[in-house]
Amino acid sequence: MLSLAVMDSLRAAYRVADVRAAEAGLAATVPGGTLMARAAAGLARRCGTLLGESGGRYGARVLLLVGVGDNGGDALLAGARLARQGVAVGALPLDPARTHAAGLAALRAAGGRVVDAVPDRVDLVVDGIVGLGSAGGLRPAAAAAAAAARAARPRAGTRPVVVAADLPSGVAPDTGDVPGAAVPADVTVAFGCLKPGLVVGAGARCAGRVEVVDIGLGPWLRAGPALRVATEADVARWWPRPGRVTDKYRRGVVGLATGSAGYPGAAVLSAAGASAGPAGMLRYAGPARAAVLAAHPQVVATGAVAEAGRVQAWVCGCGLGTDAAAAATLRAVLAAPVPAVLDADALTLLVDGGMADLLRDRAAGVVLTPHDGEFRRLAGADPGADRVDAAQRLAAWTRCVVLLKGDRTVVADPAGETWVSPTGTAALASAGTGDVLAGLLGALLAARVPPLRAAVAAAYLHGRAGRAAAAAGAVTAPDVAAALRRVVPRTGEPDPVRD
Ligand SMILES: NC(=O)C1=CN([C@@H]2O[C@H](COP(=O)(O)OP(=O)(O)OC[C@H]3O[C@@H](n4cnc5c(N)ncnc54)[C@H](O)[C@@H]3O)[C@@H](O)[C@H]2O)[C@@H](O)CC1
Repeated sequence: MLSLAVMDSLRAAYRVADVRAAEAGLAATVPGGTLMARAAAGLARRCGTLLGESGGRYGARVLLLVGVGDNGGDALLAGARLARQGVAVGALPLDPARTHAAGLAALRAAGGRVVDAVPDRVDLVVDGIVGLGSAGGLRPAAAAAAAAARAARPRAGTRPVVVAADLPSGVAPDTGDVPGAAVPADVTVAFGCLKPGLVVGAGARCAGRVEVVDIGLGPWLRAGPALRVATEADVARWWPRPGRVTDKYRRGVVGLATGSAGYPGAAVLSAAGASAGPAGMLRYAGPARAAVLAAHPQVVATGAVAEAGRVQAWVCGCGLGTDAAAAATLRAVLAAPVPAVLDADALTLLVDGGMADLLRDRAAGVVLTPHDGEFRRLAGADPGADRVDAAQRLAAWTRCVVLLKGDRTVVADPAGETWVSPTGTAALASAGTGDVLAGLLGALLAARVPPLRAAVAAAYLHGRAGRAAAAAGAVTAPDVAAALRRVVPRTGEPDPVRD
């Protein structure tokens, strides 16, 4: 069984400085070269299985793109292992005079060759150009070699499979920023632990499928992770389970202060999202009453927040508008002593109506759900290249949980604990899907899930629902809401005999 420290390092991402400190600590306790040997063994193993799936190892042709540091050394040592298994391995050093000497010697001793140009036929490319040492976009010569390698002819398929060692080259390890050219990988074999650049921003798109090779780093990762990656198991663990004796109030009542005469659909969609959650009852307060009741007859509807009765969490902002009535609605929600989700127009109103300061003194939790434009309005600047840092700074300033939307949604709390949802999909980039997310999040808050967990779980399940809906064709927001009901954790009935 894996130790907790190891398991944590496999689903949490650590910054370069912390990884290097851990590597130094571990390296001092093992014979020289051990860490690279472990990394190379894991990399070679994965390349071997990929070749096995596309015609076998024997006679397969592998090209190593080799930079000047230890990342290139990993590629060479992995290449040596593959060469001993009958794979034809060629290494293309980008700067031959500065190539990892021990790696090169190992490759040659195993029968691998050094080449000075990309061969015509390549089945698998190992990207060992640059890893943790990355600074800036890929240098032109490296970018040209990577592009030529991707254009080589494989024995199967249309292009070679690309496997990145530790990180796809050109991705900033700490942020996922891709400031210039980068190598898009099919698989990234990360050594020791994840790095933020593999799971957020454009870097996550470059990394393809990410797999962590355990090189023994776990116990040496002493600093807290930069962020954690949400898993199905986290969401299932956090999802509320009704006890044997419960009622709709105990399960939670969610209030929806959403929609307007102009945008009744937003209210309907927030109700659809909330209906998929664990709350026992939905109340609606606003001018889209008729539309909400027509679609969701179980909702108890009133005209205003003050008339709504008992509510355990509010969702405010989707399609609300930004007029005086909308501002009054937001004020009423902020005055209520229960958790709240502030989305869309509520975020605009916070800034334009000068209400942002109210957040800082509010005792009950608030989750803000900005996309980049809303983030800019709230924070005064774009999230920029470091989305984790951006979400953390806004969370600290507002003292709220911030759910920064993106194809890898980042969630941060005011204390700096940060998560990323790996389930995002372009299918969710369609009108109204955010209303569904806000409703689900409100239902989790009403069911007393703490705000950070509620936001992470909602983002995770929303992505899963988007993917499930996309599998059936073009995706609309109602499709996402319908799919949500199928992907939320099953709570099941307590066993009538044993419980
Ligand atoms: N330190 C350790 O204990 C371990 C390190 N390992 C490997 O070592 C790597 C880190 O090695 P290094 O610190 O030597 O650094 P890298 O090999 O990542 O980078 C080396 C050099 O690449 C050049 N470079 C930087 N940015 C570039 C760009 N955008 N385009 C082209 N070239 C660029 C720079 O000259 C830089 O010094 C890890 O990513 C991992 O692959 C693993 O073997 C595990 C153990």
